[in-house]
Amino acid sequence: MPADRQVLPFRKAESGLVRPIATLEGVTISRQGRPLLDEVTLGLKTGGITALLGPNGAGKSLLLRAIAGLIPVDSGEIELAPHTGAPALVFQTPVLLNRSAKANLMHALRLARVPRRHRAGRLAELLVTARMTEQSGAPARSLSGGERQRLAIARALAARPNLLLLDEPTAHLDPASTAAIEALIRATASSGVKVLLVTHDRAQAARLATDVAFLSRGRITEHRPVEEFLARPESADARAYLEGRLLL
Ligand SMILES: Nc1ncnc2c1ncn2[C@@H]1O[C@H](COP(=O)(O)OP(=O)(O)OP(=O)(O)O)[C@@H](O)[C@H]1O
Repeated sequence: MPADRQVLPFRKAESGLVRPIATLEGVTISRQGRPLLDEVTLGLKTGGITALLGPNGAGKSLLLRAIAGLIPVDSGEIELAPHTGAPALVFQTPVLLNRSAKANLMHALRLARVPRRHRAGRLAELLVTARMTEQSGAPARSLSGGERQRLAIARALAARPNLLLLDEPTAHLDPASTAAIEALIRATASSGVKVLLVTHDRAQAARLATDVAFLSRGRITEHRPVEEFLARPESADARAYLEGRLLL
C-alpha cells in the first residue's frame, strides 16, 4: 500500500468514544456498621492520569485496595473493561525483597509468568524505565526512598498492567526524587497505562492529572477536569480541603 494510503490508527482520544477502563457503581464497604466507602460511583476513562484527592481518612487507600480486588465490597460493583487484566497497586511504603533491585524485578517477572527467554530483555527495559540500571545490583535496603519507590513502580509494571493504582507515591520524598517519580508516572501513562494516583499534593495533581475525583467521608463529591476542580471546587468539602480547613 502506498505510504499516503496508510490506514491511520483509530484516534480513540479524539473520537469521544473512550470507554471507561473501570466503572464503580454504588460501592460500599462498612466496618462495625460504619460505611468507610459509601455508595461510591466513579468512571475511570481509559488512558491518562486521574488524581484521587481527599483528606486523611476519607477512604482513598481503601478504594484503591477495593479496585485492586484485595478487599471485597459489601455492596455495589466494580467492573473492569474486558481484557484489562489485574490492576497493579503500589503502596505508599512498598515492601521489597531483601535482595538486589534486579532480583526484585526478576521475581516479579517470574510471578507475572513472563517466559524465561524474555526475562532478561524485560528486566533491562524495566531498569531503564525506572532509571535504575546503575543501581541494579544494589541491595533494596540500601536504596534511597525515591529509588525504592521507582523500583516498586517498575516491579508493578512487570506484569504489564493496563491499570496502575498509586497510593501517595511521593509522600516524604524531596523535590528531585518527586520529579523522578513524576517522570516515571508520565512515561507510564504515555505508554497507554491508565494511572489512578492518590495524592495530597494539589500542585502534583495539576502537573500530572487530566481529572480529579474528590473523596470525602467515603463519598465521591465531585469528579471533574483538574483545572476546573482546582479553580472552582463545587462541593463544600472540596473547598474546605483545598483551603486547608477540612478535618474528618
Ligand atoms: N480494616 C479496617 N477496619 C476498620 N476501619 C478501617 C479499616 N481499614 C481502614 N479503616 C478506616 O477507614 C477509613 C479510611 O481509611 P483509608 O486509609 O482508606 O483513608 P485514606 O483516605 O487513604 O487516608 P490517608 O490520606 O490518611 O492515607 C479510616 O477511618 C480508617 O481508620
